[in-house]
Amino acid sequence: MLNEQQLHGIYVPVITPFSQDYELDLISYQRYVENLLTHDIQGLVINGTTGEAPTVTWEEVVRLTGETRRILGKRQLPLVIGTGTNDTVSSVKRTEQAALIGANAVLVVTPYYSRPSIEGIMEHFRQVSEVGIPVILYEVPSRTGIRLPVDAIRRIMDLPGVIGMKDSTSSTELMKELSQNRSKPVLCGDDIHFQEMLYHGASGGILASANVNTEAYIHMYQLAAQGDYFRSELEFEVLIPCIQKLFAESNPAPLKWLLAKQGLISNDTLRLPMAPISEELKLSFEKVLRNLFFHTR
Ligand SMILES: O=C(O)C1=N[C@H](C(=O)O)C[C@H](O)C1
Repeated sequence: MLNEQQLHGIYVPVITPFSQDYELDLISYQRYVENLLTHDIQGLVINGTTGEAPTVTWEEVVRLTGETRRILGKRQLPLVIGTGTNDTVSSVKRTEQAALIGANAVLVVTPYYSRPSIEGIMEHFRQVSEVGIPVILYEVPSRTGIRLPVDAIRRIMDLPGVIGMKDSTSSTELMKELSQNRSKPVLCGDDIHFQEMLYHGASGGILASANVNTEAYIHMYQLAAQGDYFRSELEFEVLIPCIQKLFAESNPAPLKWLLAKQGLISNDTLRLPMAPISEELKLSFEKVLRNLFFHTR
């Protein structure tokens, strides 16, 4: 099981490759994950936003997890599985099953869409955290439509089964406040602000953009962890144009296109309503790519 001390460094949220007829493409998945494993990443996240959680069935998550464990073999790399939904009963059930299929922790998003009260949200996290597998709170107001008050974040983080948080609020104030008060570790989930969040106390990141230029992310993180924020920032600046393109249209559409272009997955199919990126973005990507060095095999 994952503990607080292991919640640092670069966690990579994996995509879910599909064949052109929208089935799981496990051949591409193996090639893609094996490439990621050539880097010294801290862990993998399955069934996040990047993994297209809204359109991937739980049975497919189980298959992807089994496949990931098979590819990892004896390698002990933390596996985090997204189990949060906007239904407490299903989130608890998925969390129980994630523990059984070998997850080291689960990522649980703030329950979206139904706009529950803070007490309802607290109870949601209390029930999920009592399953017995470490929980990482995932706060992403731009996607959930809810912004948790700091107070509620603290109460959730204080639950014994919660080991930390993935923060995609873009708020340096929140990051400062949580880290200054010695809260549990906070991983940044807001790629463009990653370096700034490290400076303000983030312990690492869960970053879709670290699927490309993975080595560069690991290095700039290590510099920050050693206190060399100046060099870390210089190295991060090189990554910014690519991050901007990766989020110019909804993640993971640009990322899938890029991974397909690199030959790591066979195509950039997404399940509707997600659709491939525009021709305009493809063209503008080309310019950025010329300046980037891809650390892939
Ligand atoms: O899947 C994830 O984990 C991430 N999702 C975020 C999003 O698409 O909103 C971005 C972040 O890089 C990681």
